[in-house]
Amino acid sequence: MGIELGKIYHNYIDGQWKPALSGEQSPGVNPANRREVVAYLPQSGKPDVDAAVAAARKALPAWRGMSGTARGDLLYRTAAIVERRLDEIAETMTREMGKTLPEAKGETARGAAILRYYAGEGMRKVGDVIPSSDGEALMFTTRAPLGVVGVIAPWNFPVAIPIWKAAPALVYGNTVVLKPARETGATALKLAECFAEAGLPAGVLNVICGSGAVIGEALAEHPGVNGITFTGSNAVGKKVGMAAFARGAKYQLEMGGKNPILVAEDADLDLAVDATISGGLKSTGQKCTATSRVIVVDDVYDAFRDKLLAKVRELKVGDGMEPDTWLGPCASDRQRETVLSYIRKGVQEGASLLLGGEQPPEGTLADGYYVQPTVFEHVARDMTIFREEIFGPVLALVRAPSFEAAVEAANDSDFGLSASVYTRDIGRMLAFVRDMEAGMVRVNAETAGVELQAPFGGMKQSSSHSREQGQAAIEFFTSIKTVFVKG
Ligand SMILES: NC(=O)C1=CN([C@@H]2O[C@H](COP(=O)(O)OP(=O)(O)OC[C@H]3O[C@@H](n4cnc5c(N)ncnc54)[C@H](O)[C@@H]3O)[C@@H](O)[C@H]2O)C=CC1
Ligand SMILES: O=C(O)CCC(=O)C(=O)O
Repeated sequence: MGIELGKIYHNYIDGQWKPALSGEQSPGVNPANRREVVAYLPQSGKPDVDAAVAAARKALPAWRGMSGTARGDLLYRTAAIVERRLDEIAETMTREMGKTLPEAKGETARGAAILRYYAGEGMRKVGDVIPSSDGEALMFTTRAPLGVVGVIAPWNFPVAIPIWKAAPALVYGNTVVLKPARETGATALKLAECFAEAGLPAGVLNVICGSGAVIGEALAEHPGVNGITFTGSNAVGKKVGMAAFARGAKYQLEMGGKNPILVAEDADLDLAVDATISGGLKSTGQKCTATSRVIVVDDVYDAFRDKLLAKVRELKVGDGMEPDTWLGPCASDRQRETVLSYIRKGVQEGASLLLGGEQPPEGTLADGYYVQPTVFEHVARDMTIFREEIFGPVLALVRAPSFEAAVEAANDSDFGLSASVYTRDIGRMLAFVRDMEAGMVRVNAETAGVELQAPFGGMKQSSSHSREQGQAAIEFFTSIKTVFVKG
């Protein structure tokens, strides 16, 4: 059937579909083919943020007053609607930001699973009874929602990230203003349609589209917003955190990664190669958990590199809607330019470019924002491509004299989100788990691909040291209240 291209979308505020108050809108183009306008999205301003926050504040008392079970029921209903509309939502995602259709479908199914997980949270315990020193008193903890939560989401997981932030916020009794990335506004507004159809009361979830620098900043600074949860770049995350901190609001930041995979001398090289390719190049490398530094112990370096290059050469770059495409375009022209500039820096700073490094040659790919899968070797630790997040299909190979040296190199980073090791040796596994400075350490598994029921977040500059997903989410979206009662 296919989605309606070039449709005009409106913000979702107070249960109604409204154009930006200024009347402005902006086109969103398909990164696989810049000639295709996927959607026209409202170009909202500060007055739209004010309206969305006012609606969320108005809806708060009634929503907070409902039982967790009743709030959970609405999430269950939303999950069923997301599943029913899975093909359409996934196609919108692929056309808006380029990931392949199977990946987009998998992510949409994951969105429904996250909704169900948090629906169940509505029935779980929220506190403890703690013995009081006063024998006649009852002391216990309960949890209060923060109030209005602002969600600032990126474009790389247009369904999963908005849902893993909004669903726990909602089930614990908060109301939400979601600002999706400009690139993926239509996908987010389709999610809003699912919540609306499920019967979510007006104002409980509001979705507004527009420029991050205008409405993202306005949301972070808004006195009516009690908590802000953000995923995106480090530079913006820090701004958002500082704006929230300055006015005493709670904040949570998930930012970049520079995730290593370590290949020990006893690793199964075929599995390690597959994990490097899947972790580093799926979604065109645009995951904060993407493998970007490939640190291989000397003894197996040459064999690993040759196997890797042989397989990367086979990857088919193309439009994510085509069934034989393995690797889609970068999500935007700007993102493609950033990736190409990192590749140029790699060459200038003396790394050896083994594969890729350019836009694919003309033909049907000329109208999209493509970059060939790229592999560098001889990457030194002071090079930009070793240190900075690229967020593209680029792998940096590093040779390490020993396993211990590999761990040491892996830890030489400002980031600490995810890290993986391939080894069959239990001692090396345990040393890696103990010594690796990352919020997620994975043994004989790729760096990407998180599970929704487990805590997710990084060490060092990768996050604000809080965790999302699983039951960890309750820590951000609620405050503990200690209650002392004496008759
Ligand atoms: N950790 C992750 O999953 C992600 C990391 N990134 C990193 O960021 C780089 C740049 O990508 P961008 O899309 O430019 O990321 P970004 O950090 O600018 O965008 C993330 C979100 O923040 C919003 N935003 C932008 N400026 C803002 C501001 N001043 N105040 C409040 N909100 C604002 C955006 O509209 C979007 O919703 C990528 O190359 C990648 O390295 C980007 C997306 C996701
Ligand atoms: O690896 C994943 O599944 C999640 C990655 C992620 O959260 C991100 O890129 O922002």
